[in-house]
Amino acid sequence: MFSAPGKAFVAGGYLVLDPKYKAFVIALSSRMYAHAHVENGTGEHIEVRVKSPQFAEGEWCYKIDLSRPDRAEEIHGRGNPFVKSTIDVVLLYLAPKQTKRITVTIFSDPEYHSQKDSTPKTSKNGLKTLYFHSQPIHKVAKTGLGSSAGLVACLTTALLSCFSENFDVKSETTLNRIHNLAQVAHCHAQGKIGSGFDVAAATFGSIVYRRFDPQLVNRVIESWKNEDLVQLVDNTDWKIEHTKCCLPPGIKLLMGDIVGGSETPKLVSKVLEWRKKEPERSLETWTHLNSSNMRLVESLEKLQDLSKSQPETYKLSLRSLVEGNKSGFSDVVSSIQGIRRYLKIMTLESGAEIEPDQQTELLDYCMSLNGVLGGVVPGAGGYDAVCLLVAEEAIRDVVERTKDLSVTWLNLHEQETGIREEDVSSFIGFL
Ligand SMILES: Nc1ncnc2c1ncn2[C@@H]1O[C@H](COP(=O)(O)OP(=O)(O)O)[C@@H](O)[C@H]1O
Ligand SMILES: C[C@@](O)(CCOP(=O)(O)OP(=O)(O)O)CC(=O)O
Repeated sequence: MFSAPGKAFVAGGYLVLDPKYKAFVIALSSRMYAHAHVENGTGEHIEVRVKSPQFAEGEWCYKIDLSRPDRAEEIHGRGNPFVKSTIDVVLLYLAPKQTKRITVTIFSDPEYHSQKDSTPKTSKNGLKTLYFHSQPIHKVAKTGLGSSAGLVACLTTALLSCFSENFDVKSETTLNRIHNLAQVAHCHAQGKIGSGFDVAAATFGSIVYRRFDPQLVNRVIESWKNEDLVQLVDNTDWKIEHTKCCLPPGIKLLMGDIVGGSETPKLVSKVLEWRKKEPERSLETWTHLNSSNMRLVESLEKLQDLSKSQPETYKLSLRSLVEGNKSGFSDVVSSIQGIRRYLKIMTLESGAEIEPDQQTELLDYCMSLNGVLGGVVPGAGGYDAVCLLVAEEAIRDVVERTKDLSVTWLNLHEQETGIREEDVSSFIGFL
């Protein structure tokens, strides 16, 4: 069984669409899981059954002709574009010659979806609780952790593992192969090429990310040939960057779900329109925003170093932070203020509600609390979520002081690892 983490896109939304800029994405403890069971098949077909038992009608069964391995047919006429595209891309890449019967079972941790109309169930060993929804997957509201990227990343991994003797997700080559295939599958399913930050975080974990050239993926989707896909996945420099970066000790991420929701594509098109109409002003804003984003990354790295070189000094700074003295963390605080200042300018000038007034009020209040380094609207912003960086010891107090506001803190934290192998014992009773 393999799993991939959800994401909180802390800094670099919009800018990351352009490979000139980098973004900072934090991987989360809420994960998506894929368990594969493989048997020898008969006849001229591969059968891939994907089950997602937490959702109504959550089963898709594909028959794949060995002579046309990239064109899976769902036998009940049910659709799941992300499942289908992943199967198509992985089989186009592998071009298998032997029949197999594969069953992949998908699970997702509770924080990915709204828990409305759902029932919790706990595994036999009592360690894992999952929510079972009465609606099909496409009708269940999402919280924004990146469910399709998680699904594509762990399904790609599970499928590859069925065709490989010594499959090891700790190998860099394997991880890069998973990433490249998952990016192609995700773009193909979406019908557009995004920046890919969500697939990269699902694969590599908490990272500073620079995107790939969309033409690389476009060309392969258009040609749809095994040799072009193999060349792209195994022998092409994508020029992406995925440098590990995580929060320093004692500092935690709090993700808050907001009642409401925003449509990312609409926000993106407004921002890109503004960029076209006001090239100078928008470039100036993006340049300042980018320096604040990169200052945040650098200051987190510095704190990480300080916590190792001068652990006592660092501990004292953390203690003071909980008591309201933020001076040991002033670079983080001011870079987050900078990020918010330029996101607000983008909001006002582009008309895209990236940090709407309701979120400004909530974030200003949170920033005034002891132990809070700052907070931002993650990703594309809007009415989806907020995220805060908080001293671990102050979390309880922050939750208490925000309990009457329109925000629900999700039960998750940073977990910097990307794809990893899982022990199935926590899933006994679900499988
Ligand atoms: N647990 C799951 N089981 C099966 N399919 C899933 C699951 N989670 C996500 N998906 C697929 O991903 C789609 C949601 O993708 P998308 O709208 O891009 O949301 P997100 O922003 O969370 O990635 C679902 O409609 C479904 O096709
Ligand atoms: C605007 C963006 O840079 C970031 C959007 O980030 P979100 O985390 O808001 O994305 P969704 O979960 O798909 O809504 C677009 C992109 O990078 O593709």
